[in-house]
Amino acid sequence: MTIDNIHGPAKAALDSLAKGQVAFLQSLPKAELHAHLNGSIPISTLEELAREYIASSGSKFSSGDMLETIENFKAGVKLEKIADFFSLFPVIYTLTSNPDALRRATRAVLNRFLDGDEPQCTYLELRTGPRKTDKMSREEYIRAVLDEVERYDEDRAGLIITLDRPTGPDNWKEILDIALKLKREGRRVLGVDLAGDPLKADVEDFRAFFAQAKEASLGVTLHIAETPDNSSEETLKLLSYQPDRLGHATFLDEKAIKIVTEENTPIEICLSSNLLCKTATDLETHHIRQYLRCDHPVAICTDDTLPFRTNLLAEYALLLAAPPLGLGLSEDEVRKVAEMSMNSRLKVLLKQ
Ligand SMILES: CNc1ncnc2c1ncn2[C@@H]1O[C@H](COP(=O)(O)O)[C@@H](O)[C@H]1O
Repeated sequence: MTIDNIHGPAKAALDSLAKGQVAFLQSLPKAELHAHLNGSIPISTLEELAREYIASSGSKFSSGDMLETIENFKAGVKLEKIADFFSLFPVIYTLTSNPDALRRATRAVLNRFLDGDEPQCTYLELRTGPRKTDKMSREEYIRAVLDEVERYDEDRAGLIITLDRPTGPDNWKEILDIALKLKREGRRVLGVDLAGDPLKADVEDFRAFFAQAKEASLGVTLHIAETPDNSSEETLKLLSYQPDRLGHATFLDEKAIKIVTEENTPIEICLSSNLLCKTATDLETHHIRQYLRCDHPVAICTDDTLPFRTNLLAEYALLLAAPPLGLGLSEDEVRKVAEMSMNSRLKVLLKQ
């Protein structure tokens, strides 16, 4: 088992590569633009937090339940459908519900992506949806995360703040107000994101919030058309908010593809996530192919390294490995994809 506990399609692709190919992938400057903080906590950090949590009193989960969940993460969670994915978070959230634990988790995530002999990426836009707990307000949550992000130079890391679909307009307003306030203070808030269970909420309710974000020069990236049950009408409405980037964009119809192509909107692609949540059947038919064919900007990302047991290097291995383990791109093609990710950083897009 490697330090990242990687497993599954991305590990198989990585293992199939020659040493020189791995070194090539490692050497590419690349940006990770779609990583959810609480979905990216290294398993060793989660175990440490769980041990401390169990030792403390007043546990919401029994120690048995908590350890079982962590063992599940280690062994690999089985997802029948994307809806199963969202039920994984309550245990993680219990472990990151006070400022100290949240800071440690954030530090571990940043470290795993950006530090060490073999950093996963050159640049990281980390995203998170702030939660109010009995130990911290939403603002304290974001400040704690930002303190960690800002330990890195601005050429290395920035923060995107997520509006979580199920939580409702009052919460979205509170979160956006905090994002705007922190941006005014000069903190490293780069943009806002729409995420969470893709079948929850009426996206019309977000219109004013994303307009306000754009007015304040915050970037906007939207999880869009993540499942076949997201309607074309919803997708077109989200596109009318003129997002700077799109997450997943798995089930765009022709009309939506035309808009995205004309606007040249970069797409954050999370290959393992799509395969494991079964929103993509295989790499042969994965929607990345249609974007690669027309040179449309894409950024290869991990989404949630913890449940999907992947890392960014292994996601790039899925590009380079020969079919059926990978897409079978050439090194030049992979280099171009990595460049696209660097050009899709919000700070680059917002300057255009
Ligand atoms: C499968 N792909 C996905 N689709 C939609 N939302 C996702 C997601 N992966 C993660 N999240 C969102 O990010 C939260 C965890 O990180 P933070 O608590 O914000 O740091 C999840 O609860 C979910 O709302």
